[in-house]
Amino acid sequence: MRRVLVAGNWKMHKVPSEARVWLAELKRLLPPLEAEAAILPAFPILPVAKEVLSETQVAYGAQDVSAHREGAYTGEVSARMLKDLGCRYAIVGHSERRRYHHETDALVAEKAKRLLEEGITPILCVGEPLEVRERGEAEAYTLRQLLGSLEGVEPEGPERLVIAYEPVWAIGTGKNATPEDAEAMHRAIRKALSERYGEAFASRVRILYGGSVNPKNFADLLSMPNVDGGLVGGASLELESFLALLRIAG
Ligand SMILES: O=C[C@H](O)COP(=O)(O)O
Repeated sequence: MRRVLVAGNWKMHKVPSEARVWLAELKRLLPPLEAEAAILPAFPILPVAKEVLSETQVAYGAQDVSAHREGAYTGEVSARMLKDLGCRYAIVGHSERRRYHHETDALVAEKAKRLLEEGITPILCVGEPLEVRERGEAEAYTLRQLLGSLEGVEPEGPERLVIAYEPVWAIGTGKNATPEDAEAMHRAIRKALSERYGEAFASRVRILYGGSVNPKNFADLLSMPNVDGGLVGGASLELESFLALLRIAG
């Protein structure tokens, strides 16, 4: 019912010339896919992604977007620019943005609205820090973040919204959440989406897991009923491991 999405968040890695070679190899080696693949590079690589991927089934997108439509906002990138570059997705509210750029739930909601106005699907990230999990407050924290980041956000349909649950303590640590813990949180997220948008809508929203996904743990994570794919950092940088994830996703 929900098409699996494997999205590679390259963060601040690669340069356009390296990306061109990598993306051309991906295009050459891409297996037939039921699942959906997406590459989310840094902004300067997006024109290369458009050039190489636009004739393929691989989507691409951005890692952030301005909360403004346009104007004197030095260094920011608008949803309209991302649309012009052919982006299908954009991450909003990644924990690294919330941490290093002090992004609030209200700001994340504004960013999601700008994307939806341009027909780009937000990948909205939520997830708890270790100390919150250790206090047994992970679900309350994550759901508060989710609903705060969805304030006033009204996607046209469930295919226009993707949620990524990324426990902060699992990002870049090699320590992923267990499939059972991921499933418990994804179930809670889907219930909260159901209360916010209705059950039919919520049942079709894809909820990705992110946090040290790799070819060794991905099949077990995907076997959970409410895990609809992965938002992958490190394991998306090497072509072989990204292709392995796509093969596992089917
Ligand atoms: O957006 C991706 C997440 O931050 C996970 O990164 P990671 O797979 O390197 O842990």
